[in-house]
Amino acid sequence: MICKDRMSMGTDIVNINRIKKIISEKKSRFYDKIFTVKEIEYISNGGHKYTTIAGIFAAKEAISKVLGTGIGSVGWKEIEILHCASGKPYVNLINKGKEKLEELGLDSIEISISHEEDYALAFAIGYRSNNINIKIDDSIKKLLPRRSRDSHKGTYGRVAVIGGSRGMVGAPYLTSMAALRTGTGLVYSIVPKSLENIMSIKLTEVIVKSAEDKNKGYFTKDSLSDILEGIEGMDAIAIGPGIGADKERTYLTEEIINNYKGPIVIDADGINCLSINPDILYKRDQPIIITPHPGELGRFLGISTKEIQENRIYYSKYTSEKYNIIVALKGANTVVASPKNEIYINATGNPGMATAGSGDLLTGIIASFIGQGLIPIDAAKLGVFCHGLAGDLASIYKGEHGVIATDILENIPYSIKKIQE
Ligand SMILES: NC(=O)C1=CN([C@@H]2O[C@H](COP(=O)(O)OP(=O)(O)OC[C@H]3O[C@@H](n4cnc5c(N)ncnc54)[C@H](OP(=O)(O)O)[C@@H]3O)[C@@H](O)[C@H]2O)[C@@H](O)CC1
Ligand SMILES: Nc1ncnc2c1ncn2[C@@H]1O[C@H](COP(=O)(O)OP(=O)(O)O)[C@@H](O)[C@H]1O
Ligand SMILES: [Mg+2]
Repeated sequence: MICKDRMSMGTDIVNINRIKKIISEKKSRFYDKIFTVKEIEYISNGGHKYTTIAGIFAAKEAISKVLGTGIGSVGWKEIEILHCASGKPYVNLINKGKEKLEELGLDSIEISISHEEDYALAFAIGYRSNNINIKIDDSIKKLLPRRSRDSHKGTYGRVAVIGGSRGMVGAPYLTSMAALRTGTGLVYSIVPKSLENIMSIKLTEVIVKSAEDKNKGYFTKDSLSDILEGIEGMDAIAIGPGIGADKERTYLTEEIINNYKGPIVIDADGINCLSINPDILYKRDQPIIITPHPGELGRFLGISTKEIQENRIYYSKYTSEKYNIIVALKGANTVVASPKNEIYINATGNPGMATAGSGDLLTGIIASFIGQGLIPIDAAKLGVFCHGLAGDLASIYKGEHGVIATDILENIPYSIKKIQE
């Protein structure tokens, strides 16, 4: 079985007198067997020092341990120790050495060599970097908000996430954290009052606000005034993750849509609530982005999930045009549609993202980009790309079976860095 670990180590210690003895008895056979032409050249330029020879010898042994083979199935000359101009040693693997490294899923090996009196010692670490082979189009790269030197947290937007109910605090937690990890300066999580304490414990950097819930554990119509107060002055809000859906939450969702004068990202139960009376969208002139999975879009349009899945582009466009909103229809190859007839089909992401909470992250990412000043269609395009790439990076380490939403969350910064490169 191949152990696809993140890193692998090896070390070796060599008695310099042993090397001295071998060289005095059979130098050329020893050189021929162990060292490559370039290594011999280096040893020779250095005056055939025993310490150098023993160090290179130890490094090869240490690397063979990183590869998990020992010297044998990977030969001495398939592990080459070269030196930078500064004298720092580095590894060049050849043929079977290279194959073994790839088989282990490692990208590179670092070595360090030392010696003192009778002994030379080498230490090697093979590691897997966060690298992913993806060509990122300039049209995506250029969307990424810049951060200026002379800036502060207020520069990068205020985003409020309205979500949660008893048993579903994870959803707004993930959405809020995703907004923060995407670069928003100030994120507020507005939850039903009876969940305030648990959210405050879970969230360190996010500001927690609560709305009266009469101890029910979910938003009720009594929550409205606190929520409206809480979203005042926000650059963008997200509503829906984990709120549950009933008459009262439908009333709340509608009132928020009617009253809040900025861009709103609506997800999950927010979409379910909206589906009761979607015509309220016609009264609104501020941007709305909905991020349904196929089940949610099916509910919204009153058709089956299967019908949606068979006509993903059609229904994304249809919904976008009919209600004058931006639609990000999730699933493999998320479709983003705008009322201006723009269509974007996302290429990042993988089946490892089919795990609870991964969609909640996307809501936070898109809201964050809007809060940082992107126009909503750009925020949606960049958001789905960045979210999928975070999922791809997470699956490098965790594999598609083991990825959970927290892994994707932790990879949002690396995804953004990758887009920036
Ligand atoms: N930790 C927490 O607090 C979490 C809380 N969460 C919160 O839970 C609430 C309920 O949301 P939910 O999405 O789990 O349930 P729901 O709307 O009934 O959808 C399931 C239906 O949709 C379908 N379907 C979905 N994707 C599909 C696809 N790609 N392709 C095709 N079909 C697809 C699927 O169809 P199936 O294949 O099962 O027939 C099924 O019928 C919500 O508020 C959310 O925020 C979650 O975010 C998780 C973490
Ligand atoms: N097979 C897949 N390939 C790519 N992305 C996927 C796949 N399955 C799910 N995803 C992504 O994972 C997320 C799931 O969202 P959602 O169903 O709302 O989950 P949750 O409500 O549990 O957060 C979406 O962004 C979707 O595009
Ligand atoms: Mg969801």
